[in-house]
Amino acid sequence: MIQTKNNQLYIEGLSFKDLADQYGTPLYIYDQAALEKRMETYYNTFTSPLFETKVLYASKAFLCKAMVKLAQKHSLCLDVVSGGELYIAKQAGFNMDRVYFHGNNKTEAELRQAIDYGVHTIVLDNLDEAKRLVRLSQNSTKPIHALLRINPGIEAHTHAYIVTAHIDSKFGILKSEIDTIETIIQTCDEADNVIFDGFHAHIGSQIFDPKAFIAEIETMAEFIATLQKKMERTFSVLDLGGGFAAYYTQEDAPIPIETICPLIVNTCEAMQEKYSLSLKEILIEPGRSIVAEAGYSLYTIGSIKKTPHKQYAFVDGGMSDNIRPALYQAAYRSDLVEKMDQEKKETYCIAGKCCESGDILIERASLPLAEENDLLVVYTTGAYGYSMASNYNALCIPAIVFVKDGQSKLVVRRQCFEDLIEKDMEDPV
Ligand SMILES: Cc1ncc(COP(=O)(O)O)c(C=O)c1O
Ligand SMILES: N[C@@H](CCCC[NH3+])C(=O)O
Repeated sequence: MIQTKNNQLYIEGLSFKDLADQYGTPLYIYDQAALEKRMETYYNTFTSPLFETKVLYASKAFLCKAMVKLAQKHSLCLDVVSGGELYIAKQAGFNMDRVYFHGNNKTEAELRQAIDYGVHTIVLDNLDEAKRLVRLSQNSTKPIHALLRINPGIEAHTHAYIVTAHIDSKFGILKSEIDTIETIIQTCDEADNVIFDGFHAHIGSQIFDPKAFIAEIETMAEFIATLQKKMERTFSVLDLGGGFAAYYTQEDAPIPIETICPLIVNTCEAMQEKYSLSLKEILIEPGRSIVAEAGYSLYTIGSIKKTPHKQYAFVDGGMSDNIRPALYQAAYRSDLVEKMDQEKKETYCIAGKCCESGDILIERASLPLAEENDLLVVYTTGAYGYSMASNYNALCIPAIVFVKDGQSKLVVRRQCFEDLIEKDMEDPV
């Protein structure tokens, strides 16, 4: 929880200033209590008398061993999309029987790794992949479950780069491609070691409108009913993906978890009846909405510089620790953590230190008069910040600190210069 006292900003009883002194900046800070509360709320509100329910944390939003352990503690399942994510989950001791492996182009090595680790489900994207899985599963000692990602063709209103269900999306198979879909299902059904359970869809990210999710469920239910009849076969699992929005700025009104979960469940129950479906299990995959608001980025301001039309405040990080403003024009709020009671009468363009004009974190931030060495917090950076961080300009990726009940824990150390050359091998001269 965030609090202001005597001009200073606190998180879980610790001042941001003390955290900066102890761990340095730039720094990713997570409110562990907030993370846990949101996981708990998903787990407790996504329940149904008719279906088994599972909440899969979409680990691409923010992944490190500490986060995996929290997901496990709160009985969530895990959505991974690469061998690397899968490896981190395994190293953190996550129960592999609760892992779902997504991705539009899982390599042979990744599928082998998933089979070796004993993951629960592979979410298939296409026919080539289905054949690859069937071939590789032949040597497996236990059967592996499969879902097929369907593109339901729902256009959710979000940034073009993060919609995933437009007609030419690279993800999944368009629901009208019935022949291919049937071939994929038959390919799995004929295999000894693959159990085809049902379907997955995901319509995009940072979605505010509950109607988009209702449309997704209705479309998927109608699709499943058609296929059920055509193939004379039932399907037991429907995975509806993630995409639930987070609060970044005053413009945003995300749907509360307590509202969206029952709405999804009720719509699924109604569709089961309407179309005489045989679903036994429904799944959702929230990523951003679990972690975004629990995360904060803390920077030190270096220089302030005026240009003819702007006033810049330069920070010691930038697009290397948060690519979202540059990539999606994402907007953020900020504060000077030691000037919380001062009037915000200045406007600054918050720019990072990368060698790119587009390295702007906030185009117009209203702040009190800023000076060298002031600490700046950017709110809601918990999703797709660390997970999309890079070493551009050989900047070191910041440390991650979890805070709870007045205690802080360093869960990921700051990269150091030695890390930057660790992989370098042979000398060419
Ligand atoms: C298949 C799948 N599931 C879940 C997610 C998580 O999305 P979000 O972080 O918006 O909840 C994504 C990312 O958009 C995704 O592609
Ligand atoms: N990386 C995106 C979301 C993509 C979600 C994955 N399909 C973001 O930062 O908003």
